[in-house]
Amino acid sequence: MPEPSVRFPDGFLWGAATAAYQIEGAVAEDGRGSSIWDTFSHTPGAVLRGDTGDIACDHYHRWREDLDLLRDLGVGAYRFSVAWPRVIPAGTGPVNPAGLDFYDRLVDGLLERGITPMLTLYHWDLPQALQDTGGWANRDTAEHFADYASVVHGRLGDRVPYWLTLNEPYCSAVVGHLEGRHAPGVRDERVAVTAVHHLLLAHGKAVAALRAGGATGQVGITCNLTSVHPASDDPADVAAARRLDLHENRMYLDPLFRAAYPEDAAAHYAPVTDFGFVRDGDLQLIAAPLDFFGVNYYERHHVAADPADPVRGWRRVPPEHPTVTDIGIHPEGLAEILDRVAKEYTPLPLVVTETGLALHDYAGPDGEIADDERIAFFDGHIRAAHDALTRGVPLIGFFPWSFMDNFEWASGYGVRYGIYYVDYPTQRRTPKRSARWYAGVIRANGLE
Ligand SMILES: OC[C@H]1NNC[C@@H](O)[C@@H]1O
Ligand SMILES: [Ca+2]
Repeated sequence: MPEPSVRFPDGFLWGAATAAYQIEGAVAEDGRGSSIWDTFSHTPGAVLRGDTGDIACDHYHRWREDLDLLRDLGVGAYRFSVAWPRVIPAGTGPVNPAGLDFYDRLVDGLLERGITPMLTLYHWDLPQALQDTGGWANRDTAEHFADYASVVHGRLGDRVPYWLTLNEPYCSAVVGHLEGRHAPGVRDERVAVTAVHHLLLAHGKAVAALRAGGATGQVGITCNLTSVHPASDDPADVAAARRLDLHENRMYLDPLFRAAYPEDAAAHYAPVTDFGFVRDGDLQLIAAPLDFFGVNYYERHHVAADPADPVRGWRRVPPEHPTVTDIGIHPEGLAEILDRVAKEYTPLPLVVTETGLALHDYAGPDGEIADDERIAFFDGHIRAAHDALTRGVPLIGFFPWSFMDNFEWASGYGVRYGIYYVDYPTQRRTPKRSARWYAGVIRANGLE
């Protein structure tokens, strides 16, 4: 019995997503300043095989061809990010007009092709000059981000209808400042929790700046959210799962939508921090009203108490069938998260701004890249998104990660997420089987 077909509402936003540092290259061109990812990727041992974003997909030069591929795909929207160090090379101070010109041409190119721009202001490439003055550990960076947001909005606000302030503050703060696997490669829990607050503050200040700038577009933020399940009903496992849920999800959802850190945050992060970095008015600013909320979904966790640290720790039980990035595939987790956000946090329209599967894609003898696993992944996640929609979740868009293979942070070019294959030596783009399949989904506005 074939799966029932699923239809999405008219006007549902089928998109594709990328980020500046992962695709642009041209890291020293036309006045671009250095970012923390330039520094980090050039740090020996930081990235697999020493890969860097110096060239990446050379999108900075190939953007017209890439926009044509988006048009061929038939997407209604394209989610990209603006590189702060292109626009304000030192993070604060002089604006680099050539940097703004690139995004101006990109936006016009999208509009000419009937594609709606969704712009992420910060997708991890903090100007290195700001890192030199403390980066996200320094509260001033939040102010500089708001100023940068105003500059970008000043140039593009008349043509960009969707604005995301931050991509995944959890990753910037925790992966970058506690785990140290991402730029700036810090391993300090107190700095990491401080960075959480300053990133959220930057979001709040940027929302205020966009509103003050007369933003007519929709303003939002994207968080990577996980579904967290205790590995058993053992109270220690249940408590560990609740702590991981705090750490990965509620530390962002509660400030953004309830203007308060979760009630268990102070105890959990004590004695590392007493949240002394929070000032009067901060949380009201952070909880500034938004127009939509972006959800990135990749992981469902099964969590057990960590015998080494049963009070504060947790152990993620490995998945039975790990993917190349050692996670499980749980489409139902997407529906669970969308339901939770809609039921417990906000009535705002939601967008799946990222979900995707890393593979070691290759072309077969016939030259086709048969990424059937990725097609199955998206089929499942689109069905899960539809399930949430039919339960009343106001889902308005779905953006697979990613439009094309690109620099996957600490994994470099070692894994591929694209629906277009990038042959890096030649920079040739080739549609994978998933690209043709996705074009059909867009045409049908759903699944057969
Ligand atoms: O790991 C896959 C993706 N996750 N979200 C942020 C993106 O920049 C990553 O490439
Ligand atoms: Ca395959």
